Amino acid sequence: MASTTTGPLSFDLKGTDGRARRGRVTVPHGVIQTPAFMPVGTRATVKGLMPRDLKATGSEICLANTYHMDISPGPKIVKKMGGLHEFMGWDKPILTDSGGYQVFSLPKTQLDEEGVTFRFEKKGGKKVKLTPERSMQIQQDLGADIAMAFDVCVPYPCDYKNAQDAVYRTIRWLERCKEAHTRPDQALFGIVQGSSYADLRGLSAQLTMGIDLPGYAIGGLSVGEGHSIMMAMIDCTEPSMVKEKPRYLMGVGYPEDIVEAVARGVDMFDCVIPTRYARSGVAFARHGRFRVSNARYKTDKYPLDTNCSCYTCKNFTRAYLNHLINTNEILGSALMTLHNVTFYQDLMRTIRTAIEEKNFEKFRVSFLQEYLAEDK
Ligand SMILES: CNc1nc2c(CCNCc3ccccc3)c3nc(N)[nH]c(=O)c3cc2[nH]1
Repeated sequence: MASTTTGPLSFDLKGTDGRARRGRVTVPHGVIQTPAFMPVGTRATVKGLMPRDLKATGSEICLANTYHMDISPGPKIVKKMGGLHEFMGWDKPILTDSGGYQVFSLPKTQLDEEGVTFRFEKKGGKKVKLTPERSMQIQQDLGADIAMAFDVCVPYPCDYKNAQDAVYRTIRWLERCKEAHTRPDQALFGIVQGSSYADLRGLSAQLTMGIDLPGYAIGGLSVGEGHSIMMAMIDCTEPSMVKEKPRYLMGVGYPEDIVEAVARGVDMFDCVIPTRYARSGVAFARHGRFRVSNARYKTDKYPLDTNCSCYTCKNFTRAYLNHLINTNEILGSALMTLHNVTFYQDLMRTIRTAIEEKNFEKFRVSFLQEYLAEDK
Protein backbone atom coordinates (compact mmCIF):
# COMPACT_ATOMS: atom_id res chain seq x y z
CA MET A 1 0.00 0.00 0.00
CA ALA A 2 1.50 3.36 -1.09
CA SER A 3 1.17 6.12 1.52
CA THR A 4 1.89 9.79 0.77
CA THR A 5 1.89 12.53 3.41
CA THR A 6 1.79 16.20 2.42
CA GLY A 7 1.40 18.51 5.42
CA PRO A 8 -1.70 17.64 7.45
CA LEU A 9 -3.07 15.15 4.88
CA SER A 10 -2.06 11.53 4.16
CA PHE A 11 -3.39 9.46 1.25
CA ASP A 12 -3.07 5.68 1.26
CA LEU A 13 -3.69 4.02 -2.09
CA LYS A 14 -4.90 0.62 -0.85
CA GLY A 15 -5.68 -0.98 -4.21
CA THR A 16 -6.83 -0.47 -7.78
CA ASP A 17 -9.15 -2.26 -10.21
CA GLY A 18 -8.53 -0.93 -13.70
CA ARG A 19 -8.39 2.85 -13.26
CA ALA A 20 -10.70 2.71 -10.21
CA ARG A 21 -8.89 3.36 -6.89
CA ARG A 22 -9.58 2.27 -3.33
CA GLY A 23 -7.92 4.60 -0.87
CA ARG A 24 -8.01 6.36 2.45
CA VAL A 25 -7.56 10.08 3.21
CA THR A 26 -6.39 10.96 6.73
CA VAL A 27 -6.74 14.55 7.98
CA PRO A 28 -6.66 16.07 11.53
CA HIS A 29 -10.31 15.27 12.28
CA GLY A 30 -10.29 11.72 11.03
CA VAL A 31 -10.20 9.23 8.18
CA ILE A 32 -12.19 9.26 4.93
CA GLN A 33 -12.52 5.96 3.03
CA THR A 34 -12.41 6.54 -0.73
CA PRO A 35 -14.12 6.60 -3.16
CA ALA A 36 -16.10 8.96 -0.91
CA PHE A 37 -19.24 11.05 -1.22
CA MET A 38 -19.31 14.35 0.70
CA PRO A 39 -22.76 15.78 1.53
CA VAL A 40 -23.02 19.52 1.03
CA GLY A 41 -23.77 21.69 4.06
CA THR A 42 -23.76 25.21 2.70
CA ARG A 43 -24.37 27.22 5.90
CA ALA A 44 -22.58 24.83 8.26
CA THR A 45 -25.50 22.43 8.27
CA VAL A 46 -26.52 19.63 5.95
CA LYS A 47 -30.08 20.86 5.48
CA GLY A 48 -32.59 18.70 7.34
CA LEU A 49 -30.08 16.52 9.17
CA MET A 50 -28.75 16.74 12.73
CA PRO A 51 -25.05 15.74 13.00
CA ARG A 52 -26.05 12.47 14.73
CA ASP A 53 -28.30 11.63 11.75
CA LEU A 54 -25.56 12.62 9.29
CA LYS A 55 -23.27 10.15 11.09
CA ALA A 56 -26.00 7.48 10.83
CA THR A 57 -25.93 7.84 7.02
CA GLY A 58 -22.26 6.74 7.04
CA SER A 59 -20.95 10.16 6.00
CA GLU A 60 -17.36 10.70 7.11
CA ILE A 61 -16.91 14.28 5.87
CA CYS A 62 -19.24 17.17 5.08
CA LEU A 63 -18.87 20.48 3.26
CA ALA A 64 -19.44 24.09 4.29
CA ASN A 65 -19.19 27.12 2.07
CA THR A 66 -16.91 30.14 2.33
CA TYR A 67 -19.16 32.54 0.44
CA HIS A 68 -22.25 31.79 2.52
CA MET A 69 -20.30 31.66 5.80
CA ASP A 70 -18.65 34.98 5.00
CA ILE A 71 -22.08 36.54 4.82
CA SER A 72 -23.52 34.96 7.93
CA PRO A 73 -22.39 34.63 10.66
CA GLY A 74 -18.98 35.72 9.36
CA PRO A 75 -15.69 33.83 9.79
CA LYS A 76 -14.56 35.87 12.80
CA ILE A 77 -17.58 34.71 14.82
CA VAL A 78 -17.07 31.07 13.78
CA LYS A 79 -13.40 31.40 14.76
CA LYS A 80 -14.36 32.97 18.10
CA MET A 81 -16.75 30.07 18.70
CA GLY A 82 -13.91 27.58 18.24
CA GLY A 83 -14.13 27.01 14.48
CA LEU A 84 -16.59 25.09 12.28
CA HIS A 85 -16.29 21.73 14.08
CA GLU A 86 -17.20 23.23 17.46
CA PHE A 87 -19.76 25.60 15.95
CA MET A 88 -21.76 22.95 14.08
CA GLY A 89 -21.16 20.02 16.43
CA TRP A 90 -19.44 17.88 13.78
CA ASP A 91 -16.20 16.27 15.02
CA LYS A 92 -15.33 14.50 11.76
CA PRO A 93 -13.56 16.04 8.73
CA ILE A 94 -14.91 19.12 6.99
CA LEU A 95 -14.05 20.60 3.57
CA THR A 96 -14.80 24.18 2.56
CA ASP A 97 -15.09 25.49 -0.99
CA SER A 98 -13.36 28.77 -1.84
CA GLY A 99 -16.45 30.77 -2.80
CA GLY A 100 -15.38 31.34 -6.41
CA TYR A 101 -17.96 29.05 -7.94
CA GLN A 102 -20.76 30.45 -5.81
CA VAL A 103 -20.13 34.10 -6.67
CA PHE A 104 -19.99 33.31 -10.41
CA SER A 105 -23.62 32.23 -10.19
CA LEU A 106 -24.59 35.66 -8.78
CA PRO A 107 -25.76 38.42 -11.15
CA LYS A 108 -23.52 41.45 -11.84
CA THR A 109 -20.22 39.91 -10.68
CA GLN A 110 -17.06 41.59 -12.03
CA LEU A 111 -13.84 39.67 -12.51
CA ASP A 112 -10.36 41.19 -12.62
CA GLU A 113 -6.83 40.06 -11.77
CA GLU A 114 -7.35 41.02 -8.13
CA GLY A 115 -10.46 38.87 -7.61
CA VAL A 116 -14.24 38.90 -8.01
CA THR A 117 -16.47 41.81 -7.04
CA PHE A 118 -20.14 41.14 -6.46
CA ARG A 119 -23.07 43.01 -5.02
CA PHE A 120 -24.55 41.57 -1.86
CA GLU A 121 -28.21 42.59 -1.95
CA LYS A 122 -28.92 41.87 1.74
CA LYS A 123 -26.39 44.56 2.71
CA GLY A 124 -28.20 47.13 0.55
CA GLY A 125 -26.30 46.22 -2.60
CA LYS A 126 -22.91 46.72 -0.92
CA LYS A 127 -20.04 45.64 -3.16
CA VAL A 128 -17.98 42.75 -1.77
CA LYS A 129 -14.64 41.65 -3.22
CA LEU A 130 -13.47 38.05 -2.89
CA THR A 131 -9.77 37.54 -3.64
CA PRO A 132 -7.43 34.52 -3.29
CA GLU A 133 -6.02 36.06 -0.11
CA ARG A 134 -9.46 36.82 1.35
CA SER A 135 -10.74 33.32 0.53
CA MET A 136 -7.73 31.81 2.30
CA GLN A 137 -8.24 34.07 5.31
CA ILE A 138 -11.93 33.09 5.59
CA GLN A 139 -11.20 29.37 5.18
CA GLN A 140 -8.38 29.47 7.74
CA ASP A 141 -10.71 31.22 10.21
CA LEU A 142 -13.45 28.63 9.58
CA GLY A 143 -10.93 25.86 10.29
CA ALA A 144 -11.99 23.03 7.95
CA ASP A 145 -9.55 20.14 7.40
CA ILE A 146 -9.44 20.77 3.64
CA ALA A 147 -9.66 24.19 1.96
CA MET A 148 -10.14 24.75 -1.78
CA ALA A 149 -8.11 27.20 -3.86
CA PHE A 150 -9.88 30.32 -5.19
CA ASP A 151 -10.39 29.52 -8.86
CA VAL A 152 -12.16 30.71 -11.99
CA CYS A 153 -14.89 28.29 -13.02
CA VAL A 154 -16.20 29.38 -16.44
CA PRO A 155 -19.80 28.64 -17.49
CA TYR A 156 -20.65 26.11 -20.21
CA PRO A 157 -20.34 26.62 -23.11
CA CYS A 158 -17.36 28.95 -23.04
CA ASP A 159 -15.24 30.19 -25.97
CA TYR A 160 -11.66 28.99 -26.14
CA LYS A 161 -10.01 32.33 -25.35
CA ASN A 162 -12.03 32.88 -22.15
CA ALA A 163 -11.44 29.27 -21.09
CA GLN A 164 -7.72 29.71 -21.72
CA ASP A 165 -7.58 33.00 -19.78
CA ALA A 166 -9.39 31.28 -16.89
CA VAL A 167 -6.83 28.43 -16.86
CA TYR A 168 -3.90 30.84 -16.56
CA ARG A 169 -5.65 33.12 -14.04
CA THR A 170 -6.56 30.08 -11.93
CA ILE A 171 -2.88 29.09 -11.84
CA ARG A 172 -1.78 32.65 -10.89
CA TRP A 173 -4.45 32.67 -8.18
CA LEU A 174 -3.34 29.21 -6.97
CA GLU A 175 0.18 30.58 -6.45
CA ARG A 176 -1.34 33.46 -4.43
CA CYS A 177 -3.50 30.99 -2.44
CA LYS A 178 -0.50 28.83 -1.59
CA GLU A 179 1.44 31.96 -0.54
CA ALA A 180 -1.43 33.14 1.68
CA HIS A 181 -2.25 29.71 3.12
CA THR A 182 -0.19 29.35 6.30
CA ARG A 183 -2.41 27.22 8.56
CA PRO A 184 -0.36 24.02 9.17
CA ASP A 185 -3.33 21.80 10.18
CA GLN A 186 -5.38 22.57 7.04
CA ALA A 187 -4.77 20.99 3.60
CA LEU A 188 -5.08 23.21 0.50
CA PHE A 189 -6.34 21.55 -2.72
CA GLY A 190 -5.61 22.95 -6.18
CA ILE A 191 -8.33 22.88 -8.86
CA VAL A 192 -7.87 21.90 -12.52
CA GLN A 193 -9.90 23.88 -15.06
CA GLY A 194 -9.97 23.95 -18.88
CA SER A 195 -13.70 23.92 -19.66
CA SER A 196 -14.55 21.45 -22.48
CA TYR A 197 -11.20 21.77 -24.33
CA ALA A 198 -8.95 18.69 -24.21
CA ASP A 199 -5.72 20.67 -24.69
CA LEU A 200 -6.62 23.20 -21.98
CA ARG A 201 -7.51 20.35 -19.60
CA GLY A 202 -4.09 18.76 -20.10
CA LEU A 203 -2.32 22.13 -19.81
CA SER A 204 -4.22 23.06 -16.64
CA ALA A 205 -3.55 19.65 -15.08
CA GLN A 206 0.20 19.86 -15.79
CA LEU A 207 0.48 23.43 -14.47
CA THR A 208 -1.56 22.55 -11.36
CA MET A 209 0.47 19.39 -10.65
CA GLY A 210 3.56 21.62 -10.83
CA ILE A 211 2.41 23.21 -7.58
CA ASP A 212 3.01 20.73 -4.75
CA LEU A 213 -0.21 20.30 -2.73
CA PRO A 214 -1.86 17.52 -0.64
CA GLY A 215 -4.65 16.92 -3.18
CA TYR A 216 -6.23 18.17 -6.39
CA ALA A 217 -9.76 18.74 -7.66
CA ILE A 218 -11.19 18.55 -11.16
CA GLY A 219 -13.26 21.73 -11.48
CA GLY A 220 -15.27 23.38 -14.23
CA LEU A 221 -17.50 20.35 -14.80
CA SER A 222 -21.10 19.55 -13.91
CA VAL A 223 -21.97 23.00 -15.24
CA GLY A 224 -24.44 21.83 -17.90
CA GLU A 225 -22.03 20.09 -20.29
CA GLY A 226 -23.82 16.74 -19.87
CA HIS A 227 -22.59 13.28 -18.97
CA SER A 228 -20.57 12.38 -22.08
CA ILE A 229 -18.54 15.62 -22.20
CA MET A 230 -18.00 15.35 -18.43
CA MET A 231 -16.57 11.86 -18.88
CA ALA A 232 -14.48 12.91 -21.88
CA MET A 233 -12.96 15.78 -19.89
CA ILE A 234 -12.11 13.46 -16.99
CA ASP A 235 -10.32 11.25 -19.54
CA CYS A 236 -8.32 14.31 -20.73
CA THR A 237 -7.41 15.34 -17.20
CA GLU A 238 -6.90 12.23 -15.08
CA PRO A 239 -3.81 10.83 -16.87
CA SER A 240 -1.91 14.07 -16.06
CA MET A 241 -2.82 13.93 -12.36
CA VAL A 242 -0.39 12.45 -9.85
CA LYS A 243 -1.51 8.97 -8.76
CA GLU A 244 -0.39 9.19 -5.14
CA LYS A 245 -2.70 12.07 -4.18
CA PRO A 246 -6.51 12.23 -3.93
CA ARG A 247 -8.62 13.45 -6.87
CA TYR A 248 -11.87 15.32 -6.08
CA LEU A 249 -14.48 15.85 -8.81
CA MET A 250 -16.42 18.96 -7.75
CA GLY A 251 -20.19 19.12 -7.86
CA VAL A 252 -20.78 15.54 -9.04
CA GLY A 253 -23.30 14.11 -9.18
CA TYR A 254 -26.00 11.64 -10.10
CA PRO A 255 -25.26 8.00 -9.14
CA GLU A 256 -24.54 7.19 -12.79
CA ASP A 257 -22.01 10.05 -12.97
CA ILE A 258 -20.27 8.91 -9.78
CA VAL A 259 -19.97 5.25 -10.87
CA GLU A 260 -18.52 6.24 -14.26
CA ALA A 261 -16.14 8.79 -12.72
CA VAL A 262 -14.86 6.20 -10.19
CA ALA A 263 -14.11 3.97 -13.20
CA ARG A 264 -11.92 6.83 -14.50
CA GLY A 265 -9.91 7.31 -11.30
CA VAL A 266 -11.82 9.83 -9.18
CA ASP A 267 -11.65 9.45 -5.37
CA MET A 268 -13.93 12.16 -3.87
CA PHE A 269 -17.29 13.68 -4.83
CA ASP A 270 -19.66 16.35 -3.52
CA CYS A 271 -23.14 17.22 -4.72
CA VAL A 272 -26.33 18.90 -3.52
CA ILE A 273 -28.48 16.40 -5.46
CA PRO A 274 -29.37 13.90 -2.69
CA THR A 275 -30.24 16.64 -0.20
CA ARG A 276 -31.88 19.11 -2.61
CA TYR A 277 -33.93 16.40 -4.39
CA ALA A 278 -35.02 15.01 -1.01
CA ARG A 279 -36.60 18.32 -0.07
CA SER A 280 -38.52 18.36 -3.36
CA GLY A 281 -39.82 14.81 -2.72
CA VAL A 282 -37.53 12.86 -5.06
CA ALA A 283 -36.17 9.62 -3.58
CA PHE A 284 -33.21 7.57 -4.83
CA ALA A 285 -33.40 3.75 -4.99
CA ARG A 286 -31.70 0.81 -6.74
CA HIS A 287 -34.17 0.96 -9.62
CA GLY A 288 -33.63 4.70 -10.14
CA ARG A 289 -35.13 7.86 -8.67
CA PHE A 290 -38.83 8.60 -8.28
CA ARG A 291 -41.06 11.40 -7.02
CA VAL A 292 -42.77 10.00 -3.91
CA SER A 293 -45.12 13.01 -3.84
CA ASN A 294 -46.76 11.63 -6.99
CA ALA A 295 -50.41 10.52 -6.49
CA ARG A 296 -49.57 6.88 -7.35
CA TYR A 297 -47.83 6.56 -3.95
CA LYS A 298 -50.77 7.78 -1.84
CA THR A 299 -51.59 4.29 -0.54
CA ASP A 300 -48.23 2.61 -1.17
CA LYS A 301 -47.39 0.61 1.97
CA TYR A 302 -43.75 -0.14 0.96
CA PRO A 303 -40.63 1.75 2.13
CA LEU A 304 -38.81 4.05 -0.31
CA ASP A 305 -36.32 1.28 -1.11
CA THR A 306 -36.88 -2.31 0.09
CA ASN A 307 -33.07 -2.86 0.10
CA CYS A 308 -32.43 0.10 2.39
CA SER A 309 -31.90 -0.21 6.15
CA CYS A 310 -32.08 3.51 7.02
CA TYR A 311 -34.42 4.80 9.76
CA THR A 312 -36.83 6.17 7.14
CA CYS A 313 -37.12 2.84 5.28
CA LYS A 314 -37.37 0.84 8.51
CA ASN A 315 -40.22 2.92 9.96
CA PHE A 316 -42.25 4.69 7.28
CA THR A 317 -44.17 3.98 4.08
CA ARG A 318 -44.15 5.83 0.78
CA ALA A 319 -47.75 6.77 1.58
CA TYR A 320 -46.68 8.59 4.73
CA LEU A 321 -43.80 10.38 2.93
CA ASN A 322 -46.20 11.29 0.13
CA HIS A 323 -48.42 12.94 2.77
CA LEU A 324 -45.55 14.77 4.51
CA ILE A 325 -44.04 16.16 1.28
CA ASN A 326 -47.43 17.20 -0.13
CA THR A 327 -48.26 19.08 3.09
CA ASN A 328 -44.75 20.58 3.20
CA GLU A 329 -44.09 19.11 6.66
CA ILE A 330 -40.54 19.61 7.99
CA LEU A 331 -40.38 15.90 8.90
CA GLY A 332 -40.81 15.10 5.20
CA SER A 333 -37.54 16.87 4.33
CA ALA A 334 -35.73 15.28 7.26
CA LEU A 335 -36.84 11.69 6.49
CA MET A 336 -36.26 12.02 2.71
CA THR A 337 -32.80 13.58 3.25
CA LEU A 338 -31.81 10.84 5.69
CA HIS A 339 -32.75 8.20 3.11
CA ASN A 340 -31.15 9.84 0.07
CA VAL A 341 -27.81 10.51 1.79
CA THR A 342 -27.84 6.93 3.16
CA PHE A 343 -28.51 5.67 -0.38
CA TYR A 344 -25.49 7.58 -1.69
CA GLN A 345 -23.27 6.35 1.17
CA ASP A 346 -24.42 2.75 0.65
CA LEU A 347 -23.56 3.15 -3.06
CA MET A 348 -20.06 4.40 -2.13
CA ARG A 349 -19.58 1.49 0.29
CA THR A 350 -20.61 -1.01 -2.41
CA ILE A 351 -18.21 0.67 -4.85
CA ARG A 352 -15.33 0.44 -2.34
CA THR A 353 -16.01 -3.27 -1.76
CA ALA A 354 -16.22 -3.98 -5.50
CA ILE A 355 -12.80 -2.37 -6.06
CA GLU A 356 -11.31 -4.35 -3.16
CA GLU A 357 -12.71 -7.57 -4.65
CA LYS A 358 -11.51 -6.62 -8.17
CA ASN A 359 -14.98 -6.86 -9.67
CA PHE A 360 -15.76 -3.15 -10.07
CA GLU A 361 -16.41 -3.48 -13.83
CA LYS A 362 -19.02 -6.19 -13.18
CA PHE A 363 -20.60 -3.97 -10.51
CA ARG A 364 -20.57 -0.92 -12.81
CA VAL A 365 -22.42 -2.76 -15.59
CA SER A 366 -25.00 -4.40 -13.29
CA PHE A 367 -25.64 -1.25 -11.25
CA LEU A 368 -26.22 0.93 -14.33
CA GLN A 369 -28.42 -1.74 -15.93
CA GLU A 370 -30.77 -1.82 -12.93
CA TYR A 371 -30.53 1.86 -12.03
CA LEU A 372 -31.09 3.22 -15.53
CA ALA A 373 -33.65 0.56 -16.61
CA GLU A 374 -36.49 2.20 -18.55
CA ASP A 375 -39.32 0.18 -16.97
CA LYS A 376 -39.43 2.25 -13.76
C1 LIG B 1 -22.83 21.42 -9.23
N1 LIG B 1 -21.75 21.52 -10.16
C2 LIG B 1 -20.57 22.06 -9.79
N2 LIG B 1 -20.29 22.46 -8.53
C3 LIG B 1 -19.04 22.98 -8.59
C4 LIG B 1 -18.28 23.59 -7.59
C5 LIG B 1 -18.84 23.68 -6.19
C6 LIG B 1 -18.76 22.31 -5.57
N3 LIG B 1 -19.56 22.23 -4.35
C7 LIG B 1 -18.81 22.67 -3.23
C8 LIG B 1 -19.64 23.14 -2.11
C9 LIG B 1 -19.06 23.13 -0.90
C10 LIG B 1 -19.78 23.57 0.19
C11 LIG B 1 -21.07 24.01 0.06
C12 LIG B 1 -21.66 24.01 -1.21
C13 LIG B 1 -20.94 23.58 -2.31
C14 LIG B 1 -17.00 24.12 -7.93
N4 LIG B 1 -16.25 24.74 -6.97
C15 LIG B 1 -15.08 25.32 -7.33
N5 LIG B 1 -14.36 25.97 -6.43
N6 LIG B 1 -14.58 25.23 -8.61
C16 LIG B 1 -15.25 24.58 -9.59
O1 LIG B 1 -14.76 24.52 -10.74
C17 LIG B 1 -16.54 23.99 -9.26
C18 LIG B 1 -17.29 23.34 -10.25
C19 LIG B 1 -18.56 22.85 -9.91
N7 LIG B 1 -19.54 22.25 -10.64
